[in-house]
Amino acid sequence: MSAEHAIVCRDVATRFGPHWVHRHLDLEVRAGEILSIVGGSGSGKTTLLRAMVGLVPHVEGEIRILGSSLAQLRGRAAVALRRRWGMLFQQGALFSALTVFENIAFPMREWGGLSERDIRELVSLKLQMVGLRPADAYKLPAELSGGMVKRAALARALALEAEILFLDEPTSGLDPITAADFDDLLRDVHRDVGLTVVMVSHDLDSIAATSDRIAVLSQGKVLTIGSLQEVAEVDDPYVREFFHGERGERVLKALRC
Ligand SMILES: Nc1ncnc2c1ncn2[C@@H]1O[C@H](COP(=O)(O)OP(=O)(O)OP(=O)(O)O)[C@@H](O)[C@H]1O
Repeated sequence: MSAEHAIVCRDVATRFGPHWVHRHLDLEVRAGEILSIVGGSGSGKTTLLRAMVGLVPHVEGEIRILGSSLAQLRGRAAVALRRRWGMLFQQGALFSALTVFENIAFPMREWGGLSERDIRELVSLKLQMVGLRPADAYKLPAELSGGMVKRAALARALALEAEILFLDEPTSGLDPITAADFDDLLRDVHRDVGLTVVMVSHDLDSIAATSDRIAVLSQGKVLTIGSLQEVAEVDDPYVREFFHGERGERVLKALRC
């Protein structure tokens, strides 16, 4: 493990009952990069993201985050490490009965140690950071547009001064313009806060607009990792379909210009 790497997965295996999802998976996420994970449906992208945050156990190998081995952390050390990342789940996953304010304040209250005044100030700062208006704080998730839900979920994921942000399909369900706005926001937040971002996505426009590198999952392992142009050159059926369909060729052509 080097300081250059925010996350290191070595020889990792995960499974659900008899079904192995990953076997002998190696992956290094560089500190400060935006890494996108792509792969066919069921290739284990979401499971890998969940394994990286300890929501799915890895049954073999080691996952190190910010220098600590996930499996060996206990008690306060585990709690302290968990404060150093945030996760945006698919569909935003806001608490539907809570206002935007209470959703963003939730992790702050959960971890404790902050006064109500601190929480109010922090929530207001996070709202501003993700481009939501103060008045939006009092809305319920059902009163928000799809793009606003994602922004509120991003604000919640950033609530604890996260150093790593895990995003699962952040632009799914958004129209192309709203998705492009979210990409811009992600790039701004990444630049301003200096975050490491690990993102699962099927959205090639979004991947091209935001990612430093792309890891392709196949058969339980990382098939290849590199820049979009590098990865697109790999001879593999999924890579051909994903990167060299009509949309992929348009994105690659735009990158070449
Ligand atoms: N909680 C679970 N219990 C049992 N099997 C699961 C569970 N979660 C995922 N799986 C299985 O693990 C495999 C990988 O699933 P995962 O959701 O990680 O794939 P994915 O690459 O993210 O797929 P998609 O692109 O369709 O979202 C699939 O075969 C899936 O059915």
